[in-house]
Amino acid sequence: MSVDLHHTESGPADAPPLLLGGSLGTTTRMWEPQVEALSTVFRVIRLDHRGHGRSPVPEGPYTMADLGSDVIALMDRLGIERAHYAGLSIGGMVGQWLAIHHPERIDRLALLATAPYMGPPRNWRDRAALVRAEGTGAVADSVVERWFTPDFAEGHPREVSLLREQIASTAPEGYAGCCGAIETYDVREDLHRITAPTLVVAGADDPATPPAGNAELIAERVPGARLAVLEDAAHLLSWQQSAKVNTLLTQHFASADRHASGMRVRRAVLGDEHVDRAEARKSAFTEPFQDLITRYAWGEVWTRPGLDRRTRSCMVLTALVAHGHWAELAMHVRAALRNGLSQDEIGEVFLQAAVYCGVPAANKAFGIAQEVFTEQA
Ligand SMILES: O=C(O)CC1=CCC(=O)O1
Repeated sequence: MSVDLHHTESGPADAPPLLLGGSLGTTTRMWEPQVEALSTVFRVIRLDHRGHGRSPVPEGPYTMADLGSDVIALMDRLGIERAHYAGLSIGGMVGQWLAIHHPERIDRLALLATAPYMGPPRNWRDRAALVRAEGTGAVADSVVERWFTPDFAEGHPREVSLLREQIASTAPEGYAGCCGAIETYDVREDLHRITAPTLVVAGADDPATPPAGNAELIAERVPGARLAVLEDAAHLLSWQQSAKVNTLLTQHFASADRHASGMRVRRAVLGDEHVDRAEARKSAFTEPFQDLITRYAWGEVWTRPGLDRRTRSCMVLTALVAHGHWAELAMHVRAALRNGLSQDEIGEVFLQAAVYCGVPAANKAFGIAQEVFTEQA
């Protein structure tokens, strides 16, 4: 019997849905380093597994089929036919179960710091018994120690304590129930059935799910899977290497439909009015070029979370001045304002450009920007 999972949503409601399922002993807050970056392109739905956070805590032990069926029920409740799914650790085990048993519901899959089997089963029986007897606080220190490399933990006490607190606040029966799901979980012989395009990400220093025998095995057996092993990362690689993980996830999921992802970012940066006009002006002759720009400039590069949009705007303005691309400058001054640059900051960009691109070019840029500011006043 499935339960109604607690979930949170962010990002545009009409963007492709992306479900995020976290690690044992965490809540939706586990994905804080990802939410802002992913929400610019996706409808991000973070969920608490059963027994965790604000989801119901039925009596355990659970199975991975229970946890996976809860996700399907959540999708049904939200009216979502197909979604992307990213899961870390037990969240990744749920992802494997979903992709094996409900391939029609999973678009693209990302499996982070996870395993197809996490034996020996006795470890999970013992951990469940300890938690039922003494509470989740009894395992919090030893678990969180495996989540970060010692250097990172030393430099990030706030993050360590926030995540330790999530483990210690998890209902003992919920935590133990999920230990039961891991105890009986083994999909090593089913991985070849996964058809969703799959990204596998592992931490090189992860003592809980080391790449060998886990991520490497998944990548070997899931047809066409791509493997990324991140240096300086233990189990919670989504915190320790958040920038790299955000880029990997965005690129993996956005490639499902570069045109749609690109169009979303293009509209956010250039404005609906401009894009509608450009779309209306398209002819059979110019359509392939418009399509290329949308997929390549907007879908491939502007979607990347590695630089914020303000920074990208500064670079674009400078490049346009450098090359004298005057026909594009007014549009990108408007885009820079939309991306949060002030008029004064745009002036600073052109002063800087004057040094490296030439005073006459900067003079021309100031004139064009002034016209935009006057038109918008
Ligand atoms: O708790 C651990 O040791 C690591 C872990 C295993 C499954 C999961 O979600 O986290």
